[in-house]
Amino acid sequence: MAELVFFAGTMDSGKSTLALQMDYNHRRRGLQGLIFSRNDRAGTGKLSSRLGLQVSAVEADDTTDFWQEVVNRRTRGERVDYLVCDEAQFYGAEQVEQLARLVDEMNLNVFAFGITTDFRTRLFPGSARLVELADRVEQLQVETLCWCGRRATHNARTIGGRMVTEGEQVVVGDTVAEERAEGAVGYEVLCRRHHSRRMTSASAHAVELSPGTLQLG
Ligand SMILES: Nc1ncnc2c1ncn2[C@@H]1O[C@H](COP(=O)(O)OP(=O)(O)O)[C@@H](O)[C@H]1O
Ligand SMILES: Cc1cn([C@H]2C[C@H](O)[C@@H](COP(=O)(O)O)O2)c(=O)[nH]c1=O
Repeated sequence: MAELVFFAGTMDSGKSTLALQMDYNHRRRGLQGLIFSRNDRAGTGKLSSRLGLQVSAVEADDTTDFWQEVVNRRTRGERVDYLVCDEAQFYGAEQVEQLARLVDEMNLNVFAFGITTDFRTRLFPGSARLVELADRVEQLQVETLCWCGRRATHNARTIGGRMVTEGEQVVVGDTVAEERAEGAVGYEVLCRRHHSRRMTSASAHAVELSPGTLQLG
């Protein structure tokens, strides 16, 4: 029985790595899938993992109709046995409905990967619809950690290491500070407590360094 599965996790929790592994394992068994992504950090038409693997993907945008994509390919004689859909938080609600229809009417497995909430802790439209429609929502098993050692559950947007709470919902960026230009938007995963206190590793470090400051932990 085909399924729509939503693999959800914070940024940097291994979603793209798992997406590549799922594709690999299915291909090894002679199946042929289609890989979609949207706004991958590595560029248009890419699915990339921080572990260094990268493959070509079909770039989804607002005009993509997943149902039609599969119909067109099958009409041309292409085999499509499953879909891998990365950065699914950026998909529209209707597009997620198309994915569910592919599962139910064409018996395709659809594996979707994404972060559930944005830098303001609000659900992304694609993730909200996936939570509503998926047969299963799987939390990534690799736990990401807040600087305090607790499990990271939230994604903070940072500029110069400081958490920001204003801005567009979608700004492509990375959690790896070393590769970021000064002043560029970055991200850091935090536990809820430190997200609500707007306390990133940089601001915690600054508090630690200033003598006489009350520790907030
Ligand atoms: N140098 C490294 N050595 C070992 N594991 C790494 C390294 N760099 C990244 N990773 C692993 O890759 C994960 C991020 O994978 P990725 O698929 O890019 O995440 P996501 O798509 O969820 O943002 C990290 O949580 C970590 O487990
Ligand atoms: C929290 C948050 C993230 N994004 C962007 C930043 C990255 O480009 C992707 C997430 O990619 P990953 O593979 O899960 O690391 O989403 C955003 O646009 N808005 C946000 O609020």
